[in-house]
Amino acid sequence: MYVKHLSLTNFRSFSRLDLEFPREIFLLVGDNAQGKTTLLEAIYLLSTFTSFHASTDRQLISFTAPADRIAVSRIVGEIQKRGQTHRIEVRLIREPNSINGNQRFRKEVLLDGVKRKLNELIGFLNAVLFLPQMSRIIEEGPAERRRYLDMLISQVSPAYVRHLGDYSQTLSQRNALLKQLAERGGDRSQLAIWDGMLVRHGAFIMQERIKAIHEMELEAKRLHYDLTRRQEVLRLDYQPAYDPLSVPNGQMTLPVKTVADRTGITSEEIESGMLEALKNKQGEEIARGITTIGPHRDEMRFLSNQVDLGDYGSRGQGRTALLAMKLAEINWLHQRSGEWPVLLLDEIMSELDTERRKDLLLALTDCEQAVLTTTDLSMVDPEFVSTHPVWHVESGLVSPDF
Ligand SMILES: Nc1ncnc2c1ncn2[C@@H]1O[C@H](COP(=O)(O)OP(=O)(O)OP(=O)(O)O)[C@@H](O)[C@H]1O
Repeated sequence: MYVKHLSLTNFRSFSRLDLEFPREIFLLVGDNAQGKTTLLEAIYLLSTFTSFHASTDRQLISFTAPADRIAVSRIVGEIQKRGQTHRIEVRLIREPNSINGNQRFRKEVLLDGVKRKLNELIGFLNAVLFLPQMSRIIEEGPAERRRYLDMLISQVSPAYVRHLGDYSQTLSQRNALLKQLAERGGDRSQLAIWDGMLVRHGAFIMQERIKAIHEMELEAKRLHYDLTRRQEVLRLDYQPAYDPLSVPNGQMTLPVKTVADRTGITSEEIESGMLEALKNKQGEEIARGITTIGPHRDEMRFLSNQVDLGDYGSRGQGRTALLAMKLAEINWLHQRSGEWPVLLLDEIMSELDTERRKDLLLALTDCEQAVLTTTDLSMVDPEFVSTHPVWHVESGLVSPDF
């Protein structure tokens, strides 16, 4: 699949933009603060409907739009997918509320002119995004890695998006009840309904994570082995907060170095095991007022030659592992959806050494469309530059190089 056309209105620094994109790898070149990242952000928004950049969607609306009037930011993409052209539109709407002076904000998404639920359209356009700051996926806390996994799986599984939403709602309700039981006491059997729902959605999420991590590991391990010139073996170590593989107290646990294989576990097994674990933890959870096990607390660690990259990896090792993951994502999304995702690579050449840059460009050759941004064209292999379109971005104006 690829993006044929992008049109922006009041989106960050672009008051108006209409661009026809080529179906190939192309470069966006420009100094800092000219609008390169904003273009990638707009395309990524059409895939996930969230920004990789902004802490709130409100920031995406042009800050020059007057605050006392309705402001609409529109991002419209024509997508070529399975031989057909579709139009995805995202509208970000900010309205002043004349009664209390506050502003209301809402987001609408449309497919081919028809309003749809956001969850139904996530992943209609598949995109792989690579930003230099993504090394935080490896370096920072587990929430970053859960978010990464969720975004990845959501692109290929609408059911996963639904279960995630339902799980999160159930979790809030259950936590509210736990707090109430702790503060005011009451009938503990009320928890049963939430427990049943939590394990049903939780088991689905865990099974999808087990499958995705297993498949991604196979792909990333192979790529990483090549990228490290056969020096390092990458592992993705899923550490679920409720582990269906753990054994009852007092029995032997798995030896530390054993690779846990959870791929054969059925969702019924996860559901019944997690339900049992919730029962055993009921007293503790009521006392603490929170749910202590389940996918909201899952972890995934990146190991290279058995060493945890988050705790002990060098920056270079982190970048290489991330590059392997991103390249693996391309193949994984292609395998799962049958279509090549659109690649969005923001200023990553400066992050990679010469060999890795070559590896990256080589790995892109099969892709249908990739957009690479750079401030410095000399970072990119001259032969690559001479054989691909180079577009210049300056003060929000994009000039295709003919
Ligand atoms: N909501 C907004 N309204 C108007 N302009 C904005 C908004 N948000 C960001 N900008 C501006 O958009 C400009 C372009 O930013 P962008 O991140 O796209 O640049 P860039 O070309 O990728 O630069 P760099 O190479 O430094 O990453 C910046 O000057 C920024 O201040």
